Formats: sequence, structure tokens, C-alpha cells
Amino acid sequence: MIQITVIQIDNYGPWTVTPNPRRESDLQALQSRLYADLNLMFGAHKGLVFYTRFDNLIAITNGIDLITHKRIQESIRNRYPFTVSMAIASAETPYEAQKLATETLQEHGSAQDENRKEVLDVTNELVVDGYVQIAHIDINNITGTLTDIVSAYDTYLNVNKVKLALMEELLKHNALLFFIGGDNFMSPSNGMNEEDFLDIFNRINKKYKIELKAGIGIGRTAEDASNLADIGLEKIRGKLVDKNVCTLKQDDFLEQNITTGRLCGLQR
Ligand SMILES: Nc1nc2c(ncn2[C@@H]2O[C@H](COP(=O)(O)OP(=O)(O)OP(=O)(O)O)[C@@H](O)[C@H]2O)c(=O)[nH]1
Repeated sequence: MIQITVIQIDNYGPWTVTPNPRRESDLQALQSRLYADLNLMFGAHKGLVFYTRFDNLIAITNGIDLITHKRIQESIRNRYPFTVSMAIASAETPYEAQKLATETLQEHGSAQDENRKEVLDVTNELVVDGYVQIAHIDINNITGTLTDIVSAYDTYLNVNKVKLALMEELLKHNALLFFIGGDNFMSPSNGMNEEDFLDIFNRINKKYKIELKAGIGIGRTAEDASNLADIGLEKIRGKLVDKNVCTLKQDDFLEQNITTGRLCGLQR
């Protein structure tokens, strides 16, 4: 089971234009700061936040309890000109968990309801014995094929095409995908195996002539999983594995049949 928290700024739309539209550069700075702050606060408890649309954010929060969520909400209220609402849900897959959490938030009222303020709710149980699987996906040699060759905007466009293709392919497995900078993506992907990823990479390669690779981490928390995913990616870059995926599991999960993929961590 993966635990996901959907975070939404309360009544943000009206605030951005009251009494007059606020300066866009200030709004961009404020949104980026909120994202940074949420990552620092959830990250201190081994969670991980993705910015999605900045006014709505999605966090992986396995191991993070209700009191901690409440303290984070209070800290935002004390330091920002708005409050945030949060709903927590767990499910076998990331897509299902975020869907349940979103529905809970929606039941409390609209994102633009001035009476809905600092909601904190749990859809089902908080995860005690679950796990997080994260794939860190990277475009092969973007520096040599795009960054150093075509314009900055053309590289950006290509990265976004790949992003959309990955989002659509991964959704078929109820997995999510978030851009994390450069040519990197992270996919909360509980339930998927290495073959699933290789199939997707092959299809995208045929269409866009872009090669992808992924370190896949399985751990107790988002931090554990993403750290292992990073190490897996480094093993591929270092040619320590013979394919473009490498799965590493935290010790607790070694005996569990979570993925059918061969573990590249055991090949040394
Ligand atoms: N957020 C994040 N960004 C990264 C990470 N590694 C690289 N990047 C970003 O990705 C850009 C490209 O770096 P690489 O992916 O190493 O470059 P590359 O040319 O594709 O090389 P290979 O990945 O070895 O094929 C960097 O400029 C960073 O912006 C990472 O672990 N996390």
C-alpha cells in the first residue's frame, strides 16, 4: 500500500486577483516557495512532494502521521497569506490513492469555496506496513543529443513530449509521473515490474527516437525508495547492469515478491 496526500491551496484563484491581479513574478515566487517549504517539511519525515500544478501538490507520505500533517498545515498558515487543505489516502496503486484523496477533498467543498479552510481528512487507514516503489527515469545522453545541439526551447519541447508519452503509458498501470528537473522524471509505480518499464521505453523509443533508462527503488518510505532508485540509475550509467532498468529493494523487502524483475542489487 502507498499513502498519498493531496495538498490544495484554499481559495487561491480569487486571492490571486483580489483586490487586483497580483504581480505574476510574485505569484511564481510564492508558489515555488510553497513547493520548497512543503518538500523540506515532508522531507524531514521521509516524504516527497511533487509540484504538479503548484496550487495542487501530490505528496508520498508513507510513515507520516496525522499530527505531522497538522503541524505542517499550521506552519503554512503562520507564514503564508493563505491556508492549505490536505487529504490522505492509501491504495495498492498510486493513481488509486491520489484519486481517493482527491475525492475526499472535493467532498469538503470547492477549491474556490471561501468557507473551506484548512481541511485535514483521511479517506481510509494510514499505511502501517506498506511500501513505496519509485522509478527514477532519465533520458539517455540528453546533453549530447539535445542540450548541446538544439535551442533551449526545442530541448524543453522534446522533454515535454516524452513526459506526456510516459504519463499516458504509465497511467495504464495506475502509476503516476512527475518531472523533477533536467531530463529526469519520477514515477510512483507500486505494482509495476521491470518488463513493464522496458515495454514502455521500447514503445517511446520507436515513436520519439529517444532512449530511456530507470532506476527503480522499493522501500518503506518515499525517501528510501527514491534514494534506491537514484543508486539504480547510477548502476546503469556505470554500465554495472546489462539493461536499461535496475531495481533495488530495501532490506526488509528482499524476501517479498513485490516485483518479478531480477534485482540488479544482487548481481554484484
Ligand atoms: N532532479 C534531478 N535532476 C537531475 C538528476 N541527475 C541529473 N539531473 C538533471 O538532468 C540534467 C542532465 O543530466 P544527465 O541526465 O546526467 O545528462 P545526460 O546527458 O542525459 O547523461 P546520462 O544521464 O548519463 O545519459 C542535469 O543538468 C540536471 O538538470 C537527479 O538525480 N535529480
